Amino acid sequence: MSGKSLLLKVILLGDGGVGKSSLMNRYVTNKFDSQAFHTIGVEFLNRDLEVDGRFVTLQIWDTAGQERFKSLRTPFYRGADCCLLTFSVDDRQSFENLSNWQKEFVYYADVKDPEHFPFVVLGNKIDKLERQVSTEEAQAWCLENGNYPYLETSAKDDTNVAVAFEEAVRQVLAVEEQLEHCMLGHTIDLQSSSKSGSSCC
Ligand SMILES: Nc1nc2c(ncn2[C@@H]2O[C@H](COP(=O)(O)OP(=O)(O)OP(=O)(O)O)[C@@H](O)[C@H]2O)c(=O)[nH]1
Ligand SMILES: [Mg+2]
Repeated sequence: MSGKSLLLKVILLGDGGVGKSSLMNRYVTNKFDSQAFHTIGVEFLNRDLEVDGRFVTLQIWDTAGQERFKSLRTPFYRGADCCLLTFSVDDRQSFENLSNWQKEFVYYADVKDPEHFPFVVLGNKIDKLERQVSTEEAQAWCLENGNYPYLETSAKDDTNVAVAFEEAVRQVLAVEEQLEHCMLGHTIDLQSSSKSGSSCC
């Protein structure tokens, strides 16, 4: 367990109206507005939390999903540690657009290794009775596109909202641990190669 607090940037992407701002506001302020306005550009809020003994400051970046705001949101993708791909279970088009959001993120965030980048998929508005996307279908998409974690949320009812952000943190920490492991491996390699007398520089 490390005592240092880690600053993590997570970014919410998805079509206009799927509930990105509502999820962020529910998580940070525990409020829900049934008549929220569309976001213009980006906004962010911080929340401190502890996950598996690690203290983290989560910086949540909420972006405008509407196409006309594309140029306002994309400059903020760089440096994100995790991307929450969000759709609404009562809006099929928002689900079908997930791959476009994923591609847009990879391009503008300049992700070097997309296969190992921590994406988490959120199906929001599960309080609604009429669904257009089933849980199984969403899970299948996640499995096929990178084995991403899938969570069903309701910002309105506060279902799984904290769990979703905690999962984002877990995904980042898992990647970080893998990297630390690799670096440790490199140290061992260098030592063993110097012992064997090889000269590289
Ligand atoms: N029933 C229900 N409505 C929700 C939920 N989350 C958001 N909404 C409503 O859906 C509408 C759009 O929510 P927003 O949070 O503004 O959506 P957004 O993804 O931020 O939209 P953009 O800012 O345009 O990208 C609002 O009227 C919210 O009240 C939910 O979990 N359940
Ligand atoms: Mg919004």
